[in-house]
Amino acid sequence: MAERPIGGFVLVVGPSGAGKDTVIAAARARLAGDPPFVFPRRLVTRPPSAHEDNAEIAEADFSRAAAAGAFPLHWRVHGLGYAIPPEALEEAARGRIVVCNISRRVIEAARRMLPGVHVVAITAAPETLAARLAARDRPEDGDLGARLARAVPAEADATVVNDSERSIATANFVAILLDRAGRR
Ligand SMILES: Nc1ncnc2c1ncn2[C@@H]1O[C@H](COP(=O)(O)OP(=O)(O)OP(=O)(O)O)[C@@H](O)[C@H]1O
Ligand SMILES: O=P(O)(O)OC[C@H]1O[C@H](OP(=O)(O)O)[C@H](O)[C@@H]1O
Repeated sequence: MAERPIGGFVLVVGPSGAGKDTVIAAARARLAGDPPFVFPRRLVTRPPSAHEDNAEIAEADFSRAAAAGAFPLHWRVHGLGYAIPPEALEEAARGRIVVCNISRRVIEAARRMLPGVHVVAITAAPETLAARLAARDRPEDGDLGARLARAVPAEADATVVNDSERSIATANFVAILLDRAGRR
């Protein structure tokens, strides 16, 4: 009998500036064209930018869809709405590994509502976070002090320390993804 594919979600969490988007983007480039892995565009109530190629959703549409239970997972933080798109759930059901960045506040909900959840925390020292956010200089970030002050407990299944070269954190994260796909 053929083995069932092991689909599920690898959800990336961590404080602002830890490098979640950076590590996900590098892994995506590394795994381009590798069939088990999907990197969905999140739905966010802000336009896409050089930092994230998200799909933009209007605030009213976000509220309506959230109330109707149309998102596999959604959350609000920094005055914005974020959601995992419905197609991501279909991809996981087809046996693919869906890789996405979420809020630390919805880890428990994700474990309840999504199949095959594996949470990966990206970390860096507090002074590194502060230096990175200052250098990133993203206008929509608002008050950097408030971003840095968001200390949210995060129960993760694995941790990737992103305190040195990006390539090291990327290699560690890619190893986790390959492992989830049964490729190690
Ligand atoms: N290993 C690294 N060395 C140097 N700079 C890094 C490293 N990793 C990420 N950065 C830089 O730090 C900044 C923050 O990274 P990134 O935007 O990926 O963080 P994030 O965790 O997604 O933050 P947020 O939650 O605010 O979106 C970016 O400008 C990025 O280029
Ligand atoms: O873990 P906490 O701090 O709750 O939230 C993390 C959320 O904030 C960040 O937003 P942005 O992409 O910087 O706007 C992440 O993408 C994630 O959605």
